[in-house]
Amino acid sequence: MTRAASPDLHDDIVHFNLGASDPWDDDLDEYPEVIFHKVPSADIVYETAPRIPKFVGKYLLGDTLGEGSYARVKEALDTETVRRAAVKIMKKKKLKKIPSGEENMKREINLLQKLSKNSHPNIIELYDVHYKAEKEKTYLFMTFCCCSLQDMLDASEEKKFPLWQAHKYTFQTFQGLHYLHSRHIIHKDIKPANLLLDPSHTVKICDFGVAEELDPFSQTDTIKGSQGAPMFIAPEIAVGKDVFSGQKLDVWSAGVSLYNFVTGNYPFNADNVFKLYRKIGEGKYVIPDYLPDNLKNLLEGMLQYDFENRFSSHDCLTHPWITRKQNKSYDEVEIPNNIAEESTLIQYLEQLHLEDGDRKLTGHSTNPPHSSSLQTSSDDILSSDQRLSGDHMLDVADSRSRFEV
Ligand SMILES: Nc1ncnc2c1ncn2[C@@H]1O[C@H](COP(=O)(O)OP(=O)(O)OP(=O)(O)O)[C@@H](O)[C@H]1O
Repeated sequence: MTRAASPDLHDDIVHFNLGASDPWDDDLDEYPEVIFHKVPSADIVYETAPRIPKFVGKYLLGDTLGEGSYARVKEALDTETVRRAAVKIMKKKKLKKIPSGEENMKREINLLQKLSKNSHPNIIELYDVHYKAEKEKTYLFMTFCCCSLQDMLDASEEKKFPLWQAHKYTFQTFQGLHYLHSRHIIHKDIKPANLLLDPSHTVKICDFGVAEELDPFSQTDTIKGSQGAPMFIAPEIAVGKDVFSGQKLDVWSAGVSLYNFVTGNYPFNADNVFKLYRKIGEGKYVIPDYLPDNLKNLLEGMLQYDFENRFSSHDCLTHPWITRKQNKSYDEVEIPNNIAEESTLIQYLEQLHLEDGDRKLTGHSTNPPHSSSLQTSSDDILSSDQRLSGDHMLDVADSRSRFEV
C-alpha cells in the first residue's frame, strides 16, 4: 500500500513520498492530516520515503531485524556507550489482540530484568526499558544478535549443522538452560528460533514471553500449562496431563532442537497439529543410524517419554557427547547476509553527521531528513538536532569508524 504524505507544491510539481503503510512505523502517527490536491498525473514525482533517523532516549534506531507475533525487533545504537543493541518494540494495541499478550510482555520484562542483574553469557541481556505513552509502545533494549539458529538452518543447504557446530551451539544452549533452571525459571518455548547468535557466535536464549518463574522455596518444579510451539511440545502436554516437571519440559524441547540440528528433520512430524499431537503422544520416533552412539544416547535421554526418566539440564551438560571435544570439520553453516559485519545504522549516522558531498563519496545516497519529520511531541523521543548536540555529536560521529568493520 502506498502512503501520500505532505505534498510539496514547489514549481507546480507535487511530491509524494512513497512508503509502506506500516502499523509499526514510528513516523506514521506524526504526519499531519493529508490533503489531496488535484494534479495531472504527469506532474507527479514519486520519491522513496526518506529514512529518518529516530531516537528513543539515548538510542538511535536502525532497521528491522526480525518480527514475531508480539513484537518487531530493530537494530539500535546506544549513543552514549556506542554499544550496538537490538530493540524489541511492542505495541499495546497489538498486544491486546493476542491472548495474554500484555501479561506475557510484563512477564518477559520482569524476568529479563531479574536475569540481567547477573547477566549470563548465554541469556539475552536487557539493557533498558522505555515506554512512550502517546504511542503506547514499549521498547526493550537488549543484546544485539545477528540471527537465530532457525535462520541459519533455513539458509543452509542441508537444513542442518555439521556435528561440531551443532555441538558448540547445543553446549551453549545447555549452559543457558541450566542457569535458568538453577534460578527456578522455566523457559517453556525452547526452539531454534529462540536461540539467537551474537556477532561472536555465542548463543543467547531469548523470548521469555511464556516463561515461568517457580517459587524458589518449592520442593518441586511442577508447572501447569505451556504455550510452546507444537513441534517442540513434550508428550505430557500432547496427552493433556495436568501437572508436569517444568525443567524436563525444557529438556524435551532442547532435545527436539538438537535432533533438528543434527538430522535436518524432527522426531515427530505431521501435516496438521492434531496428527502431530497424536504422534508425540504415542512417543515413537527413530534416531538415524548415521549419528554417533554417544549422540544417540544423549538424544534418547532428552526425548524420554516419561519425564521422570528424562535427563535433567545438568545431565545434559555433563553428558559425554557434550563434554568430549568435537573436531572441527571444514564444513560450516555461516551467518546469513553477513549482518555481523554490516550495520543498518550507518545510513542514519551518515544522514546525521556527513555533508551531502561526503555521503556521495561513501556510496550511500540517502535523502536528507524531512525537517518537519524530526519534530516529535514526546519527551523520550528526541529529534536528532536536540539529541546530538555537543558531546553526543562527537560520540556518535566517533562510532562510525567503529562500525565500519
Ligand atoms: N536481540 C535480538 N537481536 C536480533 N534479532 C532479534 C533479537 N531478538 C529478537 N530478534 C529477532 O526478532 C524476531 C522476533 O523476536 P521475538 O521472538 O522476541 O518476538 P516475539 O513476538 O516474542 O516472537 P514469538 O512470535 O516467537 O513469540 C526473532 O525471531 C529474531 O529473528
